[in-house]
Amino acid sequence: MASSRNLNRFWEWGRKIICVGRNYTDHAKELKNAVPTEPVLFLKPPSAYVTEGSSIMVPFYSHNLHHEVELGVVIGKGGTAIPQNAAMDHVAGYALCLDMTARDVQDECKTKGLPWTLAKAFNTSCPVSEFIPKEKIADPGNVKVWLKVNGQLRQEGNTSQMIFSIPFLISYISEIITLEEGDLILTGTPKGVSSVQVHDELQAGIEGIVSMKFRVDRPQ
Ligand SMILES: O=C([O-])CC(=O)C(=O)O
Ligand SMILES: [Mg+2]
Repeated sequence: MASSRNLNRFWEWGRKIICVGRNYTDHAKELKNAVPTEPVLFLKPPSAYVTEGSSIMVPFYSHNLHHEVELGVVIGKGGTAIPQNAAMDHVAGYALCLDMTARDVQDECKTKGLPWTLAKAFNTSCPVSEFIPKEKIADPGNVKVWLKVNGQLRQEGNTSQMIFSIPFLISYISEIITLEEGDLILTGTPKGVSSVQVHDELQAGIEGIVSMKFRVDRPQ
């Protein structure tokens, strides 16, 4: 059934942002985390979205904000307990995303056994590119993502390195959390995460598909 709203601006729908952590072995290892045997999940609220032209804000309580470049999957058709072999029918398209992370706060949360909300879910913690229609990425399990800070390459990875594939993630997540049209799944970051400073310029891309730029700022 045709939708009355346009997924080209999916971030305006106010739907869920479901993030997968530790989905690349090389990133799990760089932060000295165990390689997971099941997906690690956390959420960001829709207020985390920021699009090009607006800045990423360093939260006032953090002194170590990290970038994590990730492929995002935009859900076009909702569902619960979606079988893996039907999962791709539920995808409308993609977006390049940054999972901005207050690493100092996350480290403290890990030590204290507390949830990651303050580290992951603050305003502007989810910069996104324009919507990329599904047809533009023939194989989302084999695209190169990269991120530069002030022109210097920091992250480069291929989605073929993901531990859990996109169909597996859609199936796994939808058994626990019903997926709805307009939801976004962040599929995890490859290695190379590092600190950003106020006034830095972040540039990120999916090779041959999209690129985007954001500046880092601090609220007055
Ligand atoms: O904070 C982390 O390292 C977990 C995560 O989001 C990722 O692996 O993309
Ligand atoms: Mg992440």
